[in-house]
Amino acid sequence: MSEVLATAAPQGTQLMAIEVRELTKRYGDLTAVEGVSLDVPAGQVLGLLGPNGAGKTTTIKMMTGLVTPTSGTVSLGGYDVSRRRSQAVQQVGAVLEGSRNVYWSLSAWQNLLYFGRLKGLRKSEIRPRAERLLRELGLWERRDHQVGGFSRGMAQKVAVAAALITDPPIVLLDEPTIGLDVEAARTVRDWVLRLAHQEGKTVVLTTHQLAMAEELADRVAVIREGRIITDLPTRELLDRYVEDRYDITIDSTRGVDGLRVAGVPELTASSADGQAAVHLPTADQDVLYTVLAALHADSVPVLDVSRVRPSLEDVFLKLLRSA
Ligand SMILES: Nc1ncnc2c1ncn2[C@@H]1O[C@H](COP(=O)(O)OP(=O)(O)OP(=O)(O)O)[C@@H](O)[C@H]1O
Repeated sequence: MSEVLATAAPQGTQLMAIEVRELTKRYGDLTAVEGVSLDVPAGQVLGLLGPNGAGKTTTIKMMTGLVTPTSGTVSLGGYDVSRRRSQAVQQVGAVLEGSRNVYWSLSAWQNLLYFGRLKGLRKSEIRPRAERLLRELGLWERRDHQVGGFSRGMAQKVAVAAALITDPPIVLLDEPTIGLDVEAARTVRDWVLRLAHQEGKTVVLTTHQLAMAEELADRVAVIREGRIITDLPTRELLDRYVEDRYDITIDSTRGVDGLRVAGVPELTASSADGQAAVHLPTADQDVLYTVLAALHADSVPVLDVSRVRPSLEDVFLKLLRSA
């Protein structure tokens, strides 16, 4: 049985932009999502992470009303998705993975006009926003070309722009940078940060790019076999897995092979680019000072001393292995 480390539960009466309650989806015998509950306050970026087939896309699709839950509820901006669907859907812009988010027979410009009109915007409201989005994504010159002739990455950029055309308070992004080149992926990442931190939007993001999740997400929920196994603020999650040891970076021109310090067991070292890291197997301060003193006595320049911090990817893999 997997342990739910903790739940980033709502505090007091804080208004939740997204409220997901005991959401379950079954396809015949297969349970894709089971008992998922998530409260996401306005302005938070939630990273929904999990291995292939864990239930991320199904959860996002239930949030947008595209998939009907077997049981459970979703509320967006206070509107229940099944009972007040049109108001709920107005609250959200979504980029969905693996499906056609845009019309291939329309141009990029026509797509943005279409999706803007669909959500009730006037053309005069859509035009300046569409121009800004297409310029930022480097698609302005191709705005009148059919999306069907675009590369996968370009079509994905149009999908991202279409999701944002109405300036929705909630943005759901299912693998938004898939197929994007480095620059476009950076643009999308910068947008997510701006949307949440400057414009107060609420973002749910799924991705297999854990470095991106670590950079963007205020909070991480890990889903495995349809269930949430961890739900914590990103910093807290990483802090829980801080390893109790140090790395000492030294100038390696002196060579680090066969490094021995009396009374310190299992010292290992690795070197690259003229630098070497000496790995202490412990966070014991006495051991740290002993090694530093030995290096000093040997006139080895010490460049850095750091407590070892795992990446979100390290933590994610540990969580999945222990779940
Ligand atoms: N329409 C469907 N009919 C039957 N099974 C489905 C359907 N949609 C999803 N599933 C199943 O539900 C489970 C969860 O799928 P989902 O697409 O939500 O996973 P995911 O976490 O998004 O995976 P990935 O990272 O590979 O995109 C999988 O076993 C999948 O095969």
